[in-house]
Amino acid sequence: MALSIQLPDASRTSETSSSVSLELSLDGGFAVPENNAFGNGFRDYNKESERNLSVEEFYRKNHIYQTYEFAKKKREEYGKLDKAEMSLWECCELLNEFIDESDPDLDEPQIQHLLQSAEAIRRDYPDEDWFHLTALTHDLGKVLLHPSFGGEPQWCVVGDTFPLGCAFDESVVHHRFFKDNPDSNNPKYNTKLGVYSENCGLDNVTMSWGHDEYMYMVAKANNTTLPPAALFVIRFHSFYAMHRSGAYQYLMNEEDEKMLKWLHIFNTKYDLYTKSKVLIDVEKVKPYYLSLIEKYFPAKLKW
Ligand SMILES: O[C@H]1[C@H](O)[C@@H](O)[C@H](O)[C@@H](O)[C@H]1O
Ligand SMILES: [Fe+2]
Ligand SMILES: [Fe+2]
Repeated sequence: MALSIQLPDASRTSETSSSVSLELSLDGGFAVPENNAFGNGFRDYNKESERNLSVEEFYRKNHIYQTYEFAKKKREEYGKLDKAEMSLWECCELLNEFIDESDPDLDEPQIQHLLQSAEAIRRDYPDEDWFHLTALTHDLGKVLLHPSFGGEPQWCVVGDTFPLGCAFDESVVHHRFFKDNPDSNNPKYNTKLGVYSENCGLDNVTMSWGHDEYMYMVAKANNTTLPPAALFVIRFHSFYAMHRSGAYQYLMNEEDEKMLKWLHIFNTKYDLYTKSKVLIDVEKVKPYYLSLIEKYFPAKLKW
């Protein structure tokens, strides 16, 4: 079925976006498969399988330890960007060794996931080079798992993200584990709005700490010229409760609503469904991505 939506120009902010819009169509191009590489539906967290047992254990820890104070502390610590200096591509290569324990759909090294999603977008939207690079960049924050970053445990690097400082929405995966999170019993943090005001904007919300927020910080602090929509995708692509289930709308402002359109395209088609066993020849596509990196990022970034 053809589903076409009006998209604001990614390079404009809300003030100017309505004057420049382009039509992109969600049908055609990359065909969304029904099953993941293990023959199960995508993001099926309840199906009994060995992989799902470890995914469940991952979320048990994640939901207990991610508190408002913890996330704020991590943001401060990593906001200093004093851990490393390296190019964006060097970071892609570092991710070669990591497998994401939160992911029921993929057990390939992360660099494959980055290139699989970027290459699928490149085929469908050949002219939106910023969008190809967004895909390549979106999960690079998982470098927090690397020993040179202190080898953070998986529960504070990967997995879906959610707002802290206010009540946990039921639509967050494995919601039941939040009952053992200290914030659930703290009256400052366990009401619908908690520490926030209605429609304060996601920019003002403290999300659970992980690769999204970290990579957003790195890209911004290193003065990327990627458009605002790219930064929004990088920052909120794991916030499934919001972009898939429509929860937490009371925290969003108009700007967020506009950016959501790009996030939907990225998530509903590419981030999730391009995960496959068909591997990309890294050396073959490397020159193209190096040219994009050169266009949108400095040669060396502070991490
Ligand atoms: O397991 C996945 C994976 O860690 C992704 O990188 C993240 O963006 C998803 O939201 C998460 O559920
Ligand atoms: Fe991710
Ligand atoms: Fe991803």
